[in-house]
Amino acid sequence: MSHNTTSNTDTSTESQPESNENAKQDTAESTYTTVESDSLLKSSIGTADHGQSTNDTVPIIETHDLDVYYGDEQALQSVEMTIQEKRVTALIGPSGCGKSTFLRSINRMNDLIDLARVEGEVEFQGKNVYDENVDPVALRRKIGMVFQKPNPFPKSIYDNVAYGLRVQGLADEVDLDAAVERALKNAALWDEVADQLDKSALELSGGQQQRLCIARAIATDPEVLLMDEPASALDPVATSKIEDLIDDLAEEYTVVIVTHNMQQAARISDKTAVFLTGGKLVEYDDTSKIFENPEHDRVEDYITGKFG
Ligand SMILES: Nc1ncnc2c1ncn2[C@@H]1O[C@H](COP(=O)(O)OP(=O)(O)OP(=O)(O)O)[C@@H](O)[C@H]1O
Repeated sequence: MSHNTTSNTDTSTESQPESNENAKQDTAESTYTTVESDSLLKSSIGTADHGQSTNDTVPIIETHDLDVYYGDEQALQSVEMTIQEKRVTALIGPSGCGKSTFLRSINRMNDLIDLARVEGEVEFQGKNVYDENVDPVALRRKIGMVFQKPNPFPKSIYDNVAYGLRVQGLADEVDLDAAVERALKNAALWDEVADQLDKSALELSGGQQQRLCIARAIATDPEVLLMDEPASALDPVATSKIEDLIDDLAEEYTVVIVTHNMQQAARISDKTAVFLTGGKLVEYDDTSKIFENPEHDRVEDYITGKFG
């Protein structure tokens, strides 16, 4: 994919190993029924070239009438959105329009915010993630998350990547070594750290730490990667590496990225969703359409920098 852009969430909950929750993994895996191909709607939507033809896109996430409230304040209003598998979907819009809230509602990170209340549905592979029998911790293994500020654990590079695998029960050293190497290669970090896997992750540069967090997220083989402004704390060179990496990751994963940087959205995404004030999804289309010929005047005004 090659088009031609970049806030923050509370990362504190993410920086802690989730040992008690991770113990539920086995049970949780079974909460996901095997996805029957029939249950996935075929769609002709699509423009991009992330390894599929334009007519061969498959929905992986669908939201229906999604409302999110923080106390009395409504942050998302009736969002209907279908996210295609193995595509990069960018979420853009002015500060406070609900982009991060939307992202967090996909893998139930909003559950960790006391004030947050979610109504409506988020279907992942045809199953509502808010159903009672869905284990949110297992869900977050299938739908991993990367934050604005890199948040490696204060452990070695190797142990950061191996963490989730060990929690899942992988103990064999040869298998672990192979899985760590594969994740670091897929995160475009292996060449830089292969001979220093025992070094503390905190000694890496910011850009390397972010790629390590991506390696940690993909080590457990998720389906979807949610990224909340993953490059906004990085310098241009590190940003460019992350953008190239996102492009590669979309061959294998579905990527949903929040960015304030419209050039970045235009460069890396296949689809773009524009949220505007009040938590409304105003326009959602192929990225080229959004940036070249949007339907709504307000979207055009936002894209051209008239507000936001
Ligand atoms: N933890 C929270 N508690 C209370 N209100 C919140 C919380 N998180 C977000 N909000 C409110 O919900 C609305 C949407 O916020 P959100 O962070 O999702 O927007 P955003 O588009 O991602 O903004 P930004 O681009 O500035 O990060 C805002 O009015 C915000 O103040």
